[in-house]
Amino acid sequence: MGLLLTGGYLLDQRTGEKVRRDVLLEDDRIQRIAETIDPVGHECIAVNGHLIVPGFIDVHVHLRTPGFEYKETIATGTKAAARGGYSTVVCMPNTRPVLDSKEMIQFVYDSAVKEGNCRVFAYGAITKGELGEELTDMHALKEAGVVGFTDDGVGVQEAAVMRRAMEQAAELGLPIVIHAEDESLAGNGCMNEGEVSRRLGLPGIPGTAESVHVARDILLAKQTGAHLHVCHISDADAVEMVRFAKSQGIRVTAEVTPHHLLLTDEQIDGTDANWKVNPPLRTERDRIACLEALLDGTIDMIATDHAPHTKEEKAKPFQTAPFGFVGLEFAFPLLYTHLVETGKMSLAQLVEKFTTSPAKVFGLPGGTLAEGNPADITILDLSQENVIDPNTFASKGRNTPFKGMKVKGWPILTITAGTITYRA
Ligand SMILES: NC(=O)N[C@@H](CC(=O)O)C(=O)O
Ligand SMILES: [Zn+2]
Ligand SMILES: [Zn+2]
Repeated sequence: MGLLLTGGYLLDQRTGEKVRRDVLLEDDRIQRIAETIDPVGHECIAVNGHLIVPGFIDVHVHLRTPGFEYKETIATGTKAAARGGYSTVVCMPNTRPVLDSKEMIQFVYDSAVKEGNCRVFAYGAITKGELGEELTDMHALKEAGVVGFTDDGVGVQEAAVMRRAMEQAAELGLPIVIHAEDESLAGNGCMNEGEVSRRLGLPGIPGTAESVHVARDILLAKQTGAHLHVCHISDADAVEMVRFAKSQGIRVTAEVTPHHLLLTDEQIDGTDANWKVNPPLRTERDRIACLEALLDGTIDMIATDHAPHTKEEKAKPFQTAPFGFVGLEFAFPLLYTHLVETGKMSLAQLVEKFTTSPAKVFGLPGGTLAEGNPADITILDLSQENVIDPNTFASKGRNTPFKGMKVKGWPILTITAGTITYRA
């Protein structure tokens, strides 16, 4: 007996057209895709004309375990992921202790088996304790199953440390994933440096704090042959450098967040830390550069950088509150509404940035619907319109500037490895 999804539509990979298909899942695989499949002997789910897409993949999520379970746990973070249509997340190592050893990675993977509600992969840290000095045992981390290396939360300040990390990563065949931030330029800034920060009298983080590191690491990737992946890109010059690097055949990929695609520093009034994130919301010019780069393929994928913090932490003054937004539970409808419904990009293109592209870049399971592939599936109701309401979140975090926004195109069913993980 399999699980049969009847009466739904798939997106044709080539034309982007919606085509009527039944999809049969058996165990953890897609068994068959056809115009009609005989339901006899199967458990049926009537999809009622909704859209069947591959389960979403988010390569940038903070699950906060271990050490910050008051912000998020693997149980709550992966439940939030399933509600957002995600089958797979990759979690960040800026926990306490940092995920910088085989044992810590094993701890996260064991916890995910016990309490997880989607597939969980982890990055290992580049440096011990994310202190930027001593490299981790990257070979051991690979054996433990990491999908790449990052010190996300902080930039690796020393170029020579990054060079040695890239040499190792190139040898191991895994990507170096950068939080591009030069601390000597970022200083104690709390928002983008520019007209708005000056008007509000708040210390700024210049775009160069990001672009200088992106430039440096592109050159080091060229030198070492490592695969460089740029996290949460937000600056127009950084984007331009990724475009240049790709044109030179340097192995660089990049992700962008929903907030850097939709928001700017002009919307910040300096009173609400739910608008504080790193990298900071930048100018309209930067936002447009990110959007254009997403459309032309310079930016490969969308990642939420889901970064939960408590209400108390985010109630602090703008200068002292922690950086970060949650994003897992509404990323797709948010972007569907603002990018697809407005005609800026096609539905097929948006889905690709949530599925096929991250799977391909990081070698993750899922990402495409084909017979024999993993049964990781999301069903979308493109006409369903809801308000983004933090009170309904499964995440412990409620920190989002998108609160109260009405958006369309919500996930109504998520299946991971053949198991239903969310049903509206
Ligand atoms: N993005 C953020 O503003 N915060 C992240 C760290 C990070 O992604 O750099 C966090 O861990 O809270
Ligand atoms: Zn970061
Ligand atoms: Zn992050």
